[in-house]
Order: sequence, then structure tokens, then C-alpha cells
Amino acid sequence: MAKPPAKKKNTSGRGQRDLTVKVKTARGRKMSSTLWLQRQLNDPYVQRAQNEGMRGRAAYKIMELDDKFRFLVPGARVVDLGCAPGGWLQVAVPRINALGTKSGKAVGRIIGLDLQEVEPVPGAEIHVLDFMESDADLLVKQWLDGPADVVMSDMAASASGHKQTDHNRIMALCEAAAELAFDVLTPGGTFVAKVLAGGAEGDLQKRLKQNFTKVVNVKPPASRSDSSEKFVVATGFRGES
Ligand SMILES: C[S@@+](CC[C@H](N)C(=O)[O-])C[C@H]1O[C@@H](n2cnc3c(N)ncnc32)[C@H](O)[C@@H]1O
Repeated sequence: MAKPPAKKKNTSGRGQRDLTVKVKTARGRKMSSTLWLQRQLNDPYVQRAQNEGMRGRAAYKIMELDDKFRFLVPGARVVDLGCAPGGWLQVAVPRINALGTKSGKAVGRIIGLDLQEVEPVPGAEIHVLDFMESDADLLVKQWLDGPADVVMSDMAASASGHKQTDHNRIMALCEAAAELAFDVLTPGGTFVAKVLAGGAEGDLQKRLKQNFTKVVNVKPPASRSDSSEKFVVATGFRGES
């Protein structure tokens, strides 16, 4: 009797069970845990954050934006909307409390707001607050003891994984952040906010252009190239409109 042909080994990977777990990325995309871990390990900003004691790679986004636009100047009064876990605060504190160009060390002031508790960052005042609360602008001015020079926002709503929904949610946060900025900024002030590309940026741009002398969109190198996030930087607040 003829021998049955030997069974071929399956080397294609097809038909085999994938034992890795799916994880959700910060933007709500599903990714295998192995790929996610690989991405984290290969990301130079994740490694740099670990080496430099930063609370996350997001810190390098504000660092790069400020290196380019210079808004975190010595003595500046700053509001950080959506500050948890505190990476932007860690970058801002030494910059606003540095040697000024004219007379000695200038002392800045920074208020961080978030829905969640944040571990203290020396030199920053942190409040658990939904910035959409109706009296947030009054509280900010009270805590800063006056108007702000900079309002910055890295806020993100919890990601749904649905691109358009996430875009709409983040743009709603941005528009509300811009309204707060109009209420608390001093003339000449700066507004910096994370936006997601996806269609609704036009209205925000229009509104910002009415209120600031210059409005630009930038993607700092620390922002992942596969993410649709970018940052709007509006400088030269015109004051009450
Ligand atoms: C991407 S994280 C910010 C990271 C931060 N820039 C850093 O470097 O550590 C976005 C934050 O926005 C906060 N957030 C979202 N909606 C908010 C709201 N309505 N009021 C205050 N914070 C909000 C979230 O709780 C979250 O902690």
C-alpha cells in the first residue's frame, strides 16, 4: 500500500491562533500588544522620557513647539489645560522661572487643570477641574492673580476609535479652550492647542484669525507621523473683541 504524503509544516502563520492581546492606542486604534510594545521600545521619545524623568513623550511636543515659537518666556503666566500626567508642566516650570534678559531671575506662574488627579509638579499649581465649568475663566484669573500670557491645551477626549467622532470631540474641546483663552489672555498673549485633522478645523482657524495677529499649524517632530494630530499656535492676542 502506498504511503500517504507527509503533512507539510504550516510556516505561513495563516490558520494559527494569534495569542497576543489587542490593545487600544492613545488614538483609539486597535493594535496587537506585541506591536504596541515594539513601537514603544523603538520610539526614541519614549526612551528619552524614561532617561530624563519626564512623565511622557508628550513633553517633547511642547518643548519643540516652544523652541520654535518662544512663548514660555521667563516670568510668563501660563494655563495648561488637560495637564495630566504633567509632562507639559515639567517642561514649562523651568522655562518660565529662568534668567530673564533684563533683570535677574524672573518668576513665572503656571496653573494646570485636569479632570483627573495629577501628582504634584514642583513650581506648578494643579487643580482638578473640568475647564468647561462656567466659572473656569474667573477661577483661572483668580489663581493666576491676573490675566494669562499663554493658554496651552493638549486636551483629548477619551478615544472612541471612530476617526470622525474623535475629530469632532477634540475640536469641540479646542473651540471651548479658545473661548476660555479669549476670556483670560492678556493682549499679545499666545494660544497653543492640539487639533486632529479631519474637516472641522476651518471654523476654529477663522475664529482664531479674528482674535490673533498670526495663526499657524505645525506638527512637531515628537508628534507621531502616523497620527493625524497637529498643533495650532496663535500669537499676538488682539484683546477683547
Ligand atoms: C493627552 S493628556 C495631556 C498630556 C499632558 N499634556 C502631559 O504632557 O502630561 C489629555 C488630558 O486632557 C484631559 N481633559 C480632557 N477633557 C478635559 C476637560 N474638559 N477639562 C480638563 N481636562 C480635560 C484628560 O483628562 C487628559 O488627562
